Amino acid sequence: MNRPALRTRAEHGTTSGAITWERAREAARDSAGQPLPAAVRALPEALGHTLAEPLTALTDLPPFDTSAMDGWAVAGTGPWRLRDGGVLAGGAEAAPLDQGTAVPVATGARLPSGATSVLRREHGRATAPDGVLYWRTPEPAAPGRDVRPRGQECRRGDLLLAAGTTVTPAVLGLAAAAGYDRLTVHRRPTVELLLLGDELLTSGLPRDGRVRDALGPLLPPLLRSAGAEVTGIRRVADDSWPLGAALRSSTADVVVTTGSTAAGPVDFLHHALGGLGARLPVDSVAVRPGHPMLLAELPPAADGRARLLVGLPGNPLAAVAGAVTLALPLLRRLAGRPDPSPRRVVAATDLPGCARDTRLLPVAFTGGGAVPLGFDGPAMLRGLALADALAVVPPGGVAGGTTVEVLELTGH
Ligand SMILES: Nc1nc2c(c(=O)[nH]1)N[C@H]1C(S)=C(S)[C@@H](COP(=O)(O)OP(=O)(O)OC[C@H]3O[C@@H](n4cnc5c(N)ncnc54)[C@H](O)[C@@H]3O)O[C@H]1N2
Ligand code: MOO
Repeated sequence: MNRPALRTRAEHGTTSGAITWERAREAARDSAGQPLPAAVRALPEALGHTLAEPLTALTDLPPFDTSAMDGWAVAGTGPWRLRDGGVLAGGAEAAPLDQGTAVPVATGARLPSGATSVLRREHGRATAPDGVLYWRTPEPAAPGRDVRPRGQECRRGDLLLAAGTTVTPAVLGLAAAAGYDRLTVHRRPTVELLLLGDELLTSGLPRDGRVRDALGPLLPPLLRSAGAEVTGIRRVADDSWPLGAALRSSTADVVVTTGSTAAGPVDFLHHALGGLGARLPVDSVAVRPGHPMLLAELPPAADGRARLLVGLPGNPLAAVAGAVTLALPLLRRLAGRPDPSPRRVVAATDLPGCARDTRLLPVAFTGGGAVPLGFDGPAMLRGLALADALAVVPPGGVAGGTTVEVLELTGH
């Protein structure tokens, strides 16, 4: 095995100094540049993408005056003479309703013109021989009652959703209701995950000095929550050659590596990036945990596409810190999504900080505000698994009763 001696970052020729946490996030967005180009996708394939164009209604919704209940469409105040037949949802347009008459209708049926309201089935009583409909409730049939008027939800041309909206199941349903068969969405950034560390096991109990890989299960859903399509997970041996070969051969828009960011005897990432001639806009960040995270611009793909690399530290909580600092802002920008609006909450107690670095601290939201959860060492996930968010604790800490920015993590 080609093991380099323990080296410092300066010896790899990549020293640029730790930059602030805020600047690191901006650098990640800047490296992403513009969102990836737009493409047209059939509705089912658009899920998880981001709208590249505003979604405007192609029709009024509802598209016609509609009965909101099963019962009778009535014209006037009643009692009403019952007309033969009935109006079902999806049926042909019924003949106009004369004043003083009624016709049975189903929920969702298009109302005949002349109908002034709908009388629910449980509020009316139809007498068989004379065909007269009476109301059983004290209230008269107020005009418009239990009618969904045409255009109640939107008019054709109304803006329903802005560009940049994530296509969720509800967005697919709304788009279909509003007349869409296809959506124009940004291409999703593809991500290949390279897991480094010969000590990592993929099943069973830790044994023989080896530990379970926590990041293979954790990272893909977290990265997808920012719009990424995770196209592959590769386990790469702790050696310079396999890592360099994996970086050269990956066709993903963004390569995310875990481990090998620091200065240990098998920390080959800087070495491999140096061999590729990669530029490092971020090479360590003044944040704990996650300090040695990095961002690199890889040589372009064969088709000319830009390729980026986010190097996450191997310690699991440090890797999550690296993901929220560099990977998620970068992926959101490529996917065409705005960053979530900054959220601040009151700290229920003092939140201890570092002297000079930002600290990302797992917290739970309680009635009194954010409380730290403990078990927040760089190698631990126990606090994070209970957390509602990571608090962004500025250098020096946050006093109880004052506010702190929080980053909420989602994943699917
Ligand atoms: N002499 C120094 N040592 C270290 C420094 C330093 O500045 N000088 N930085 C420390 C900090 S801070 C961090 S964070 C870690 C970063 O380490 P690496 O990114 O090089 O990661 P590894 O050495 O490969 O692994 C560290 C640790 O994490 C475990 N690991 C790795 N991958 C996984 C995974 N997928 N699932 C679970 N656990 C994982 C690995 O077994 C190690 O225990 O370096 C400090 N050291
Ligand atoms: O800052 Mo490291 O990232 O201590 O875990």
